Amino acid sequence: MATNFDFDVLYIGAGHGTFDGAAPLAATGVSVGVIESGLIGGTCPNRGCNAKITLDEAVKVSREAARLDTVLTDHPKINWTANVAHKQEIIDVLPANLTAKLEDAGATIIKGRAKFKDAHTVTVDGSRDITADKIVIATGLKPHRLAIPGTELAHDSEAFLNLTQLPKHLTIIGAGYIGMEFATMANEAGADVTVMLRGDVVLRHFHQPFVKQVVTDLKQRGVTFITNANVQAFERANDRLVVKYGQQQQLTTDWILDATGRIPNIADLGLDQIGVAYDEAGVHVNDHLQTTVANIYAVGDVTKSDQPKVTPAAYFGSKYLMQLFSGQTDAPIKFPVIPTVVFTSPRIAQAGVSIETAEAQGLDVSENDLANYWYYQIDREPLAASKQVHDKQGHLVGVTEMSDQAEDAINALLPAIEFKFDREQVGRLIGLFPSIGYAAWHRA
Ligand SMILES: Cc1cc2nc3c(=O)[nH]c(=O)nc-3n(C[C@H](O)[C@H](O)[C@H](O)COP(=O)(O)OP(=O)(O)OC[C@H]3O[C@@H](n4cnc5c(N)ncnc54)[C@H](O)[C@@H]3O)c2cc1C
Ligand SMILES: NC(=O)c1ccc[n+]([C@@H]2O[C@H](COP(=O)([O-])OP(=O)(O)OC[C@H]3O[C@@H](n4cnc5c(N)ncnc54)[C@H](O)[C@@H]3O)[C@@H](O)[C@H]2O)c1
Repeated sequence: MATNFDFDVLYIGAGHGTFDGAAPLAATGVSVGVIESGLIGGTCPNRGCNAKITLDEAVKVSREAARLDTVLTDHPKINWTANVAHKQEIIDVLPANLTAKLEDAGATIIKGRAKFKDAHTVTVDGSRDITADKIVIATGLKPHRLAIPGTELAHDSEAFLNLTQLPKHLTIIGAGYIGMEFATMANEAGADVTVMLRGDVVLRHFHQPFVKQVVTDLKQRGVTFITNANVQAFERANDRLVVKYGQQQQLTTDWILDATGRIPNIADLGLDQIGVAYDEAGVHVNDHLQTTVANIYAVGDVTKSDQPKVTPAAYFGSKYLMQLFSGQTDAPIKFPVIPTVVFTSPRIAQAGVSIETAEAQGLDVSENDLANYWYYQIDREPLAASKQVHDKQGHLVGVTEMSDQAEDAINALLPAIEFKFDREQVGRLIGLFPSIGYAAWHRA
C-alpha cells in the first residue's frame, strides 16, 4: 500500500486485538502504527490472564497438596506478598518483549492517548496529529464502577492483582469471572471473603450444575455468598469500610473489589463526531470487522459481538485483520469455536454447543463422572465431571468440563469440535498415555 498518510494501518490500543496481527502485518511491508496510552500488551499480559494465572499457580498447588496430605508432609502455605512479587517478576518483561516483537517487524509505537479528529486523523495527547488510510479501534474494556455513594472506596481487578498485603476481610461485589476467580485465590491465601451478588446466579454463562458444586465447595472453605444483596453504599468506618446493602443491613470489611463487569473503553475517543456507531455493548462492526465508517475497523473486547470477551477471540480477530489488510483474504470473518474457562479451583471450561442449548435442541448429552476415574484420583480430585454433546449425526459439537485441568482437556478436544469429527475419526485420535489428552479423547 502506498498512501499519502503517515501509516497504511494505525491501531489504537496495543492489546491482543492489536499485537497478534499488527506485527505480522508490518512484516509484510504494510506501514503500521500503534498508539498506546498504557503498557504495551494491554490487559491480558499486564493486568489480566498472565498476571492472574501466575498468582493462581500457588492456589492450585496448595489445593493439591491439601488433598495429598497423607502423602506429603508439612502443608505449604501461600505467602501472598511473595506470590505477588513472583507474579510481577513474570509479567514485568512482557511489555518490552511485545514492544520488540512489534518494532522488529517494522511497526512504529506511539505512546499517548488517541482521539479521532476525522476519519483518517487521530490526535495523540491533544497535540500531535497522525493520519492513516485505515484505523483500527482496539481499546478494549475498562472496569464498570457501581454508581453508588462511596464507590471511590472500592477497587478494580488490577488493584487486587497488585495488592502487596492480603486484606483480612475482602468483600467482592459480583460473581462473574473476576469475582469467582479472585474469591478462590483470596480464600486459599487465607483471607476471609464475602461475595455479594445482584441476583442469585453465579457465573451465568457456565453450566449451572457445575457452578453450584464449585460454590458449595467455596462455602465449605469459608467463603460467604450473599444473594440479592442490593448494594447501596460504601462508607469509611475508622480504618475499616462498611458496605450498606439489603434492608438496612451492613457489613464491615477491609477491602472492596468492584467486580461488576467491564464496559467498552470508548468514552473519550470522539466516535460521535466521526459517525462510528456503538452502544453499551461495544463498537458496531460488520462481518469484516468494519465499523459504520468504511476505513475504520474495530477488534477484540471493544466490539459488540456474540463472541466471549476473552483473549482467543481478540487474537483471532487480530489475525483476521492482518490477512484482510495484507490482501490474503477478502472473505468475512468466520470465528472458530472460541473456548472459555473460569480459573476457579476446580476450573470450569467449555467449548462449542452448551449443555443448556443441547438439551433444548434434543441433542445427545453424555456425562462422565471423572472424580471416579483413576487418572483424576491421582491427585484425589473430589470435583471432576465432564459432559459431551453429540449432534444427530454423531459429531462431537460441545464439551463442558469441571476439573483441575479442564482447560487442557477442552483444548485437546477443540479440533474435533471445530472440524466436526465423526465417531470414527475421534476413534483414531489416541493421546499419549497417561495424560489429560488421552483421558479427554478416550471419553469423546
Ligand atoms: C482480571 C482479568 C483476567 C482475565 N483473564 C483472562 C483469561 O484468563 N483468559 C482470557 O482469555 N481472557 C482473560 N481476560 C480477558 C482478556 O484480558 C481480554 O479479552 C483481552 O485482553 C482483550 O484484548 P484487547 O486487545 O481487545 O483489549 P486490551 O488488552 O484491553 O487492550 C486495549 C488497550 O487499549 C489501550 N487504550 C484504550 N484507550 C486508548 C486510547 N484512547 N489511546 C491509546 N490507547 C488506548 C489500553 O491502554 C489497552 O492497553 C481477563 C481480563 C481481566 C480484566
Ligand atoms: N478466565 C477468563 O477468561 C476471564 C477472567 C476474568 C475476566 N475475564 C473477562 O473480563 C470481563 C469482565 O469480568 P467480570 O467478572 O468483571 O464481568 P462478568 O460480566 O463476568 O461478571 C460481572 C458480575 O457482576 C454482577 N453485577 C453486575 N452489577 C452488579 C451489582 N450492582 N451488584 C452486584 N453484582 C453485580 C453480574 O451479575 C455478574 O455476575 C469478562 O467479559 C470476561 O470475559 C475473563
